[in-house]
Amino acid sequence: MVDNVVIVGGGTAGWMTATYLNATFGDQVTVSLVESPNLPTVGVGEATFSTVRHFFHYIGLREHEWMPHCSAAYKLAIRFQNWGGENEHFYHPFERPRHVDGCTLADWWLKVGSEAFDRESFVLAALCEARRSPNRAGGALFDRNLHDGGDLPRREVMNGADTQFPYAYHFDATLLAHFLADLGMRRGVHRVLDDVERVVQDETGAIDHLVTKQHGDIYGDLFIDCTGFRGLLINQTLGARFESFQDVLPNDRAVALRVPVDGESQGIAPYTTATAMDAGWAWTIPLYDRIGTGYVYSSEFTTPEQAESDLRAHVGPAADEVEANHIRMRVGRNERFWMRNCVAIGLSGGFVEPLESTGIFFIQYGIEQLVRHFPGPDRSPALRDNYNRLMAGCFDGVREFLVLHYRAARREDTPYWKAINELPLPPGMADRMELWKSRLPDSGSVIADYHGFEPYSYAVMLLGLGQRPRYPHPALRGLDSAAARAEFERVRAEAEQLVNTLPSQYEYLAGMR
Ligand SMILES: Cc1cc2nc3c(=O)[nH]c(=O)nc-3n(C[C@H](O)[C@H](O)[C@H](O)COP(=O)(O)OP(=O)(O)OC[C@H]3O[C@@H](n4cnc5c(N)ncnc54)[C@H](O)[C@@H]3O)c2cc1C
Ligand SMILES: N[C@H](Cc1c[nH]c2cc(Cl)ccc12)C(=O)O
Repeated sequence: MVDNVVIVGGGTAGWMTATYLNATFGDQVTVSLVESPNLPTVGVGEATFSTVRHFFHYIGLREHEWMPHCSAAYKLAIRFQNWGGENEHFYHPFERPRHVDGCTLADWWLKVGSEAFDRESFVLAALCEARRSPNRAGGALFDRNLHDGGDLPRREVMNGADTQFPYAYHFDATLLAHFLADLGMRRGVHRVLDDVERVVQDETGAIDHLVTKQHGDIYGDLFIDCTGFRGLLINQTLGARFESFQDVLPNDRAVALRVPVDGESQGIAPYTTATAMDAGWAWTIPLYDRIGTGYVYSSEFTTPEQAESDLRAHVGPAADEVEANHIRMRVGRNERFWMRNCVAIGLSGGFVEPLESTGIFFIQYGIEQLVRHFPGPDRSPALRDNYNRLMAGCFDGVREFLVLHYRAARREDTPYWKAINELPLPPGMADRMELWKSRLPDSGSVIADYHGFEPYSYAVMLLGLGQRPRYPHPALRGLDSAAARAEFERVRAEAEQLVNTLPSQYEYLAGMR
């Protein structure tokens, strides 16, 4: 049996893993975490999926208990700025399209749509534009048909959930890791502040123990590599092969800034913004008392100095006194995430650029699947092999979805954007893109492996970037459009009513403190 889990790494991955395993096994399994006082965490990672709420519920945390400690705010969508053309934008919201006569409003929009697809089909687009909170004063969610955050079963996991919750979070990743560390240690996680200097393998090649600088040897039954891009255990020690995605996703660098803002006077936008730039794109993530912003770019098409200068110009004078954090990104995934008695979770397992805020989603999925595949007395390799299959499929599915953002954008105004359109496509994607020229993506035409995104997200990106199928779905020919027009009108009326009755995001968050 596994009675003693040792985690190396004290970033978001390490402490999410420690608190989740502690919540799962209590005192049945000893959870220790070794983190270096000298090696920094990556220091970014501030926007999430909506499904991260299952993580917080699982470890028994409600919003008001953690959000004020992490400068957290709400995220209703990602706003894609200048991807389809200068000064154009659209939202990728946490909102499934409605259905009329068995067809989605995305299909109906192709036949009777008169405005931008996102504004006409989703109430969240209007809430974003008006910087509204998704919760009313007192915490009631704007859509009473969805979980209010209090009644999710503690053991709910993300890919078992059938609900599309309407918001996610923005938070300071460093503050969250510190908050989870305090929580974990109070609940019995054993934290060792030290550097792992050597990893000792036994005669079978499995990890026998860790040699630390000041705390001697640390033994365990299962080792979790949360050492970030270094991959100290999984890559450096066990030699896992790393499969780069850079042939299809060329961005390999980032430069980040933390810019103080006054939420009261400027308002807090409830969305992440991804702005297309000459050699990549820039993120803007509004927190309660600052914004996190950064430029993700390809080092083949610009330099760190130019990227920093372009980012500062993009942000404006508020960035003048702020120090830049330059980051090298290892883009891709391990061929195997779990080898022998070691599982890699977080950047050590794999990473893609944060265009759809997938880093913490990968961590959570990796942890949940580790619990589902947790070794038993037989230490069956079948559990490890199935874990690796699921994790590989998840990363490969996200890879395709991100490639679609670039290929559908069809920008050609800089050498970078011209080159993007000449890159190869991931296996099978060309056929799927051909299909989407005739029919919007559905569950039968997107990658089947669970990767966090539903077909509607693909439709949002294609239609937002102007890539409409050649014709509306033929099945609509025999249907009266009146009901669909009425539903579009209901969306408009509900959005207007919500904008007029919901508090601003700043107002709601300030009231939480
Ligand atoms: C530019 C950028 C933007 C991102 N934006 C987002 C986003 O918006 N949303 C999102 O979900 N994700 C995002 N991510 C991903 C996110 O940052 C990571 O998933 C998250 O921070 C987890 O990092 P980690 O814990 O795996 O690694 P790290 O944060 O790098 O932590 C590694 C830990 O290992 C420790 N360590 C290393 N070696 C040793 C050793 N020998 N001994 C002891 N300890 C050791 C370090 O001290 C550190 O504590 C982004 C990533 C990048 C690069
Ligand atoms: N699992 C879904 C993934 C998802 C749905 N809509 C969005 C929008 C953005 Cl900006 C990121 C992820 C998703 C969820 O987490 O809601």
